[in-house]
Amino acid sequence: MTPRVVLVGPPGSGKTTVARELADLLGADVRDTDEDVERTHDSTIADLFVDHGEAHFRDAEAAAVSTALAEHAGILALGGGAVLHAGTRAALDGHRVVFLDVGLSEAAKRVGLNTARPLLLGNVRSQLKTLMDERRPIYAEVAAHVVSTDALTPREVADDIVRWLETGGSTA
Ligand SMILES: Nc1ncnc2c1ncn2[C@@H]1O[C@H](COP(=O)(O)OP(=O)(O)O)[C@@H](O)[C@H]1O
Ligand SMILES: O=C(O)C1=C[C@@H](OP(=O)(O)O)[C@@H](O)[C@H](O)C1
Ligand SMILES: [Mg+2]
Repeated sequence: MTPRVVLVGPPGSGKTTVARELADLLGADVRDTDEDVERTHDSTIADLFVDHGEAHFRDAEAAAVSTALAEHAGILALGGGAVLHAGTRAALDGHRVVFLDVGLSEAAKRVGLNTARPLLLGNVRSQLKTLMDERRPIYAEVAAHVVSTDALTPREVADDIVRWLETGGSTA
C-alpha cells in the first residue's frame, strides 16, 4: 500500500488542513504523523519535547512516518521537521510528495502564538525563519510538486493538487 499523496512543508504551510480537504475531495482517508505520534505515546508533542527532548521526538516521528508510508493508502500529512531524518528522506523516494510552500509572514500569521509547536516558542518569526531557511532545499529535494500557498485557501491548494494528480502526478 502507498499513500496517494504525502504533504511536506514548514509549520503553517497547511499540511494538516489541506490533507483533510484533499481527502474529502478524493474520498480518501487522511492521516497525520503528528497525531500518530501523540496517540502511540499517549502524549502531546509539546509534552514529548519537554519530557524526553527533540531527539526522542524525531525518532518517534521517523517510526510513525515509516509505518504510515507502509500501511496508509490515502492522504498523509507529515510534521514539518520529519524530512530532517535521513531515513525518512530515503523512505520518501518513489512517493508522490507535495511541498506546500509558504512565506515567512504568512506562516507566522497562521501559526500565531499557538503553543502546540514547541520549536516555535519564544520569537516565532525568527524561529520560523531559521527553520525555513535550513529546510527549504530539503523540502524541494524530496518533492515532485510544489504549491505556493500564500495567496490560496486550503481548498484552492487541494484543488491544485487534484489537478496535478489528474495530469500524471509523478514521483520525485
Ligand atoms: N492556505 C491557507 N490559508 C489560510 N490559512 C491557512 C491555510 N492553510 C492552513 N491555514 C491555517 O493555518 C494554521 C496552520 O495550519 P496547519 O494545517 O496546522 O499547518 P501545518 O500542519 O502545515 O503546520 C491553521 O489555523 C489553518 O487553519
Ligand atoms: O517543524 C517542526 O519541526 C515541527 C512541526 C510540527 O508539525 P506541523 O508542521 O504540522 O506544524 C510538529 O511535528 C512539531 O511541533 C515539530
Ligand atoms: Mg500539521
